[in-house]
Amino acid sequence: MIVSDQRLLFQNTRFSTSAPDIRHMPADDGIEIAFAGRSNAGKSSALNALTRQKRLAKTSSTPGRTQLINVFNVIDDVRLIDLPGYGFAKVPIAVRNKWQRALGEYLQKRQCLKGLVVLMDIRHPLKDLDQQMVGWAVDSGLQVLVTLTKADKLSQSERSKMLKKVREACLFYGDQVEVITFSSLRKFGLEQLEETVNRWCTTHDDAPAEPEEE
Ligand SMILES: Nc1nc2c(ncn2[C@@H]2O[C@H](COP(=O)(O)OP(=O)(O)OP(=O)(O)O)[C@@H](O)[C@H]2O)c(=O)[nH]1
Ligand SMILES: [Mg+2]
Repeated sequence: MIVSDQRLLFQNTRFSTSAPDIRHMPADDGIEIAFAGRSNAGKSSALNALTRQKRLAKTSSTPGRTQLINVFNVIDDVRLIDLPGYGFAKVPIAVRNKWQRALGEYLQKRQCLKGLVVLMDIRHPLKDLDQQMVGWAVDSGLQVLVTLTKADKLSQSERSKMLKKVREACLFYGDQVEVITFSSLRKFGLEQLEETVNRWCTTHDDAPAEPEEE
């Protein structure tokens, strides 16, 4: 096990580096948990809510704000990754292609990536690219937390309805995928996000060794 089973202190998280691609990232060891989702879904805001820091990750009302792979250290061996958003049409095509390549490469090649928080605006969840992202992550053996953001924009009953609908759609993926509602603004779902990321970071390599073949 890399981390002891004590709770991680996410408020101690510090910025490490911004990388255009995986070659510029820290060594591929320890554990990484990445935040992925469409542009403007609320990835950087969720990371700030989790770490209880207002401006750790840069947020913006202009989609496409996060253009690099931003790396944050929780402790030495555990990193949170704020990824560039996907699916934003207004960025010049050459720039978009470059980000998407860097994103795809990160997701496919990064051995230390253990879990993916896939953030979706609760008003527009499960777009094609979101479904591709979740499906791909499940196929790659990652744990996924579908996080329905900006839940403060809906009434309690609309939130419950949407949560039920997305949970039903995700049953298909089995128990690798959990779904929560979330609001960075009102801190809905923060405990669940924290509990899940903490669990992903602390239970790896913990299984008893397989008995050796006779
Ligand atoms: N009402 C509300 N607005 C939110 C919430 N989370 C984020 N926002 C707003 O949504 C916008 C985008 O938030 P970001 O956190 O920058 O989104 P992002 O997914 O990191 O965006 P990119 O980096 O461009 O991909 C900002 O104007 C935020 O203030 C939320 O929980 N509730
Ligand atoms: Mg961002």
